[in-house]
Amino acid sequence: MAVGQGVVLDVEKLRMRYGTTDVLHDVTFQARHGEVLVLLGPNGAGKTTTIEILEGFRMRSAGRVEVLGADPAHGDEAWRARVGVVLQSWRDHGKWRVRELLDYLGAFYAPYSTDRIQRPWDTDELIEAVGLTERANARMKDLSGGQRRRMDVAIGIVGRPEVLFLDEPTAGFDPQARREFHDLVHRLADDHRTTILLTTHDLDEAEKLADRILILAGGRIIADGTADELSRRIAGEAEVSWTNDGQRFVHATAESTKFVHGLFKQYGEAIGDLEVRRASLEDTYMTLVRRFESGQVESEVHTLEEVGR
Ligand SMILES: Nc1ncnc2c1ncn2[C@@H]1O[C@H](COP(=O)(O)OP(=O)(O)OP(=O)(O)O)[C@@H](O)[C@H]1O
Repeated sequence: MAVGQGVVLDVEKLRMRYGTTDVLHDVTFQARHGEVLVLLGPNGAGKTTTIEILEGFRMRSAGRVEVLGADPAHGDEAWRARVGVVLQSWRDHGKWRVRELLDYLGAFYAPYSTDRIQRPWDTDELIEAVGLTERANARMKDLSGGQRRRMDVAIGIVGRPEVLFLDEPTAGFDPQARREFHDLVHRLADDHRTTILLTTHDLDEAEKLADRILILAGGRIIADGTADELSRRIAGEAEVSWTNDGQRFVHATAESTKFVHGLFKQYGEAIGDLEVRRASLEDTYMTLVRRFESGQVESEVHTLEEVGR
């Protein structure tokens, strides 16, 4: 990707040190307009640290970081108005009612409206978008945990941000809330061209949402690519299973189409219950993290974009 072509997040050799411990080592990645990046990694890998540096909440030790063309460490009010943040921990506004709080917070964004982006988001439309219409007049302290989390998302997007950071946004969501949130993320990215960086421990969610997945382990990016690219690179083999005259067979092959063709040629209609299973994102993730933890991955750290060229 050539720098400057719609690049919204540009991170190069980012390092972070707490005391004498390095927790981020040369983290490098970019994201374009409308791209959804999912940051995965074990507990303590450095995801929150990375996201907080990009949000401008934490000062990095070294490296270059640009968000919407500015260094987050020196972002002014106008820059902040274009950035949305959904934090991992919830800030208390117990006595406020849902609609009231969003009206209040939204008003801060009005001066930053442009011809292209009307700020803030219409409060009732926003409340509907996050599925809180029936709770619009409820006080924050009376919301359930999942409803508060929906409210966190609403607060994060009330200013119609061009870039949105979400740290574990769906923790505590029920399956319906999760699905609605996924629809919202797709809408923000597709209709509003919002660039989104989110962290999650839910690999299904990562697969559903991500245009690109970054895997962080021990403060290093150990993989960067689409879910498909990751799975093809890590596990070239697919598992083919079938029955023949009631007996079950399983075979691992790098050329599943050819193998299945041969199977039918040889056995025809005796073949039943055919399944071809590629490595899931979970298989891929576990393989990569284990390889990293056993020290095998150091020399492999490069982006899949580079591999594909
Ligand atoms: N303020 C701090 N001072 C010292 N060390 C810190 C501080 N904040 C985080 N760390 C350490 O930095 C490392 C990365 O933490 P971080 O919270 O970024 O990880 P994470 O990937 O977000 O983890 P999780 O999945 O558990 O949320 C951890 O080893 C953590 O203990």
